[in-house]
Amino acid sequence: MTTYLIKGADLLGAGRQDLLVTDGVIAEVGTVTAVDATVIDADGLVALPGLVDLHTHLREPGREDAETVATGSAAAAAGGFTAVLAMANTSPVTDTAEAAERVFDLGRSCGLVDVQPIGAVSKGLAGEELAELGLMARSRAAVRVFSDDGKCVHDARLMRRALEYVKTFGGVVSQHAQEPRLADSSACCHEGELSGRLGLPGWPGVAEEVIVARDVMLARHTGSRVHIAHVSTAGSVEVVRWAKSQGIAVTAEVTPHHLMLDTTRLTDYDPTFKVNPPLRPAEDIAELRKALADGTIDAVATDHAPHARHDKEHAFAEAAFGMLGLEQALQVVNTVMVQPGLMSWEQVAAAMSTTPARIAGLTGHGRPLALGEPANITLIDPSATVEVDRADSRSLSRNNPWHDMTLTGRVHSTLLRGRPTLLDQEVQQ
Ligand SMILES: NC(=O)N[C@@H](CC(=O)O)C(=O)O
Ligand SMILES: [Zn+2]
Ligand SMILES: [Zn+2]
Repeated sequence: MTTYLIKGADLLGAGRQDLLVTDGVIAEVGTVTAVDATVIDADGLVALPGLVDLHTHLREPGREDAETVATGSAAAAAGGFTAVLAMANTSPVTDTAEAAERVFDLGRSCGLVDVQPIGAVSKGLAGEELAELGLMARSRAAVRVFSDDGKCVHDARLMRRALEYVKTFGGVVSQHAQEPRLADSSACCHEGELSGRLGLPGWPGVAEEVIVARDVMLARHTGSRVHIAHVSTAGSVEVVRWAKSQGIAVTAEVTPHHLMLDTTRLTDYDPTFKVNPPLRPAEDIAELRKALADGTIDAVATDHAPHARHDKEHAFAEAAFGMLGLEQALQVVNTVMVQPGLMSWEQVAAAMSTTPARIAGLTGHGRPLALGEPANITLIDPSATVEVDRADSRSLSRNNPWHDMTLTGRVHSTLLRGRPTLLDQEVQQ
């Protein structure tokens, strides 16, 4: 295995340091000279522990026209990720041990990022019967995160049972919080003054908030862990803040798009901006940023949701929900949080690596960049400005909401257990 010498990276608290990487681990930190190693010049780059995404849609099996494990893994490596949690809403659904092992193995054979399957809460995401949670947990894939994402576990009784079950092996339920009775099936955006003006049916923020409120109470009752996927409203933040103050075991994630893009993007009826939960008003965005900065929101997760052209390029009301996220996530966080001084790089390391790894129980990720630790490393040039072009994406899909926008920061290299998966912006297949 090649030995790499990362020269002069900004190592957060420790200032400028060299990192010697050999046999998959960090073998030396400090001033390293005269070794037989391939040098990665990291002058001006910030070194972060490899990023971990709690919420990725890889679409394989079933929708390989939108994304495959291979293309999604390449997008992940390009975005600085060393591990992604793959959502269960594939076809077939990841609701058995065999299905989970298949996704796990596909990820390992690609080798660009550790793909950790998320198991469905209910069989077929139908919301009726619990899936084989225990078998998935005991499988080779060692599933710890369960979600019906795309759908809400709206039956309170099923949610209670799921929380009780995952508690027995230290798992967590990641909830797509959306009360179906408050979110009409024809709704396609945030319900508010703008949706009225645009003539688009919307659903209100409270559809999310009532489920967040219910689920933190179920977490308290069961003594189990609940994770709130893609939190998007100020009201949800309020509930999570209160629940944490009560010692309830709740964690929450926010997406890059909900941190940056507001409802005004919808004025051209561009279906690229159709997503679930919907883009929200600027006041919600301000609260989400504050909550991420003060730790009420624990993690940034992409909800990378690739869609093929024939599903996405329709009139707004008919287009599929979802947008890409893996390649721009760190740039967006840099642009809207770090550069304006709302967040330090230490906090970014926590929100995009350490904490998501802990939530998902991934012990080999989210480790400090220190002697003897696995060499999962992301190098970012924090001051480069980049004009995003959706044609450059490593994803198979082109529903990139940052197309034509200028973002600050460029992921330079990613190392997975000492092997570069991205080197000077080139994915290393
Ligand atoms: N976020 C989305 O708009 N879509 C996701 C499902 C989901 O995350 O709820 C998808 O699978 O396409
Ligand atoms: Zn969702
Ligand atoms: Zn999702």
